[in-house]
Amino acid sequence: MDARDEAPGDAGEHDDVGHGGHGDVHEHPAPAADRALDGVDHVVAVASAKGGVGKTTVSVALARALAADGLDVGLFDADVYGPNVPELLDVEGPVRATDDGAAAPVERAGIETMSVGLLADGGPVAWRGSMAHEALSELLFDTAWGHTVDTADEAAARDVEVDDDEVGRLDVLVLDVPPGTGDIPLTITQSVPVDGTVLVSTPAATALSDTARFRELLDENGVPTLGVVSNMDGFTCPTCGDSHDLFDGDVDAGDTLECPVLASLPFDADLRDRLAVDPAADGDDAVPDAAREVAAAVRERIGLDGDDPVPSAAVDVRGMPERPRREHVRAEAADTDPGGRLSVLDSTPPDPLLDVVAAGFGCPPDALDPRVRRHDDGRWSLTVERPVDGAPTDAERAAADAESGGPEVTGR
Ligand SMILES: Nc1ncnc2c1ncn2[C@@H]1O[C@H](COP(=O)(O)OP(=O)(O)OP(=O)(O)O)[C@@H](O)[C@H]1O
Repeated sequence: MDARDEAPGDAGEHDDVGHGGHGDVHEHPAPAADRALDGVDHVVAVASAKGGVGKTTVSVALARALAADGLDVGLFDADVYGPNVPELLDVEGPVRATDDGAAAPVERAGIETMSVGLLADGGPVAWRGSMAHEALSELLFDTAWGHTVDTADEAAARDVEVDDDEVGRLDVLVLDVPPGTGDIPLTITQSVPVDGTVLVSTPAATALSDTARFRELLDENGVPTLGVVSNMDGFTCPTCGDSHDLFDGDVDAGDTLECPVLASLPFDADLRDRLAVDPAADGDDAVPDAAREVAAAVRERIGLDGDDPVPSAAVDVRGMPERPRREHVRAEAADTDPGGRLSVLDSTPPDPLLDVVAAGFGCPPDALDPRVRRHDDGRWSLTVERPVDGAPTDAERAAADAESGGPEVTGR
């Protein structure tokens, strides 16, 4: 059976032969991401715990939104079992070689792309397990990112000389990772220095709980999660205009996954057609607003929005055990003056600490406007302003207690 004949959603079956479940992942300590990707400044992985939830759609939408922002963008289709990116970007092989013999990415709509689909000529892909991973890694690392080679027609269309190869750098490379929670998606995200992962899930309870397990695996393996895109999140009937939930159960993706919801994308039957690149009109009108929101959040979180130094007074909790770090952050938050700012420095995305900061401020988390940044050296910071009308600081409370002769006893 060709791997593509397997049932959608049974993504775990795409794992290495004989390594189907979560537990096996830990028996294969993946290689550290110690190999830089030439020509690429930042790498963002788009991953899902299940197949068919819209990962490729989100990858293409994100790449198009980033390109529409004027960035140099690449999109690597690592989905060996369903390489759909070429179809959406309307590109096809053959892949040309640069003068150095590396594979030149194919460019369309300002996005440089490489995909097994460009090599496999639409035929079935029957790689399994480690074979697929090795071939994909080789393709990813052997692609001359930032270096496009035009045919005569393409050169004419772009008004450049045919032998005038363009060599540059990518600001960001989006990785469309194969679905599932097994070895391949994990090792793909580990074998390159990924700045962060965008998770894609439907708001269905089962999809979210699978995604939560996948997020844990990413955490355990040091792959940062930037947030989640909640896809097919509601449907508005074009006839009556009523909104409907498509899935049972009203589950909050952010709560379940303990990460920010970067955007919600409703079910939209025309989305694929709108996103697919029309060679006759390569404008960026097709980019949905939700994709622009995801792009803005990604840019901010991976530090693409310019020079952003670590706040000098940041509370450094790197390396602290979980409980003391939470107590420390809570105490610092309680000590922050209303209107004042608290910054926390961590080695992983510090989003889970927002609840702790809110508890210290004495306000609900959604009253806060957190700013999360990944700095160039890989550190993360969370900066939050304490609302002026929040609870009193510990110091104010102590002063008030002293004035009134001690804390009020509340009779319990
Ligand atoms: N928000 C949406 N509204 C309507 N259709 C959507 C939406 N998101 C994705 N789809 C459709 O769902 C199908 C699966 O989407 P997509 O290929 O992006 O999923 P995937 O997770 O990448 O799948 P695979 O596991 O095969 O890689 C496609 O036909 C796509 O057009």
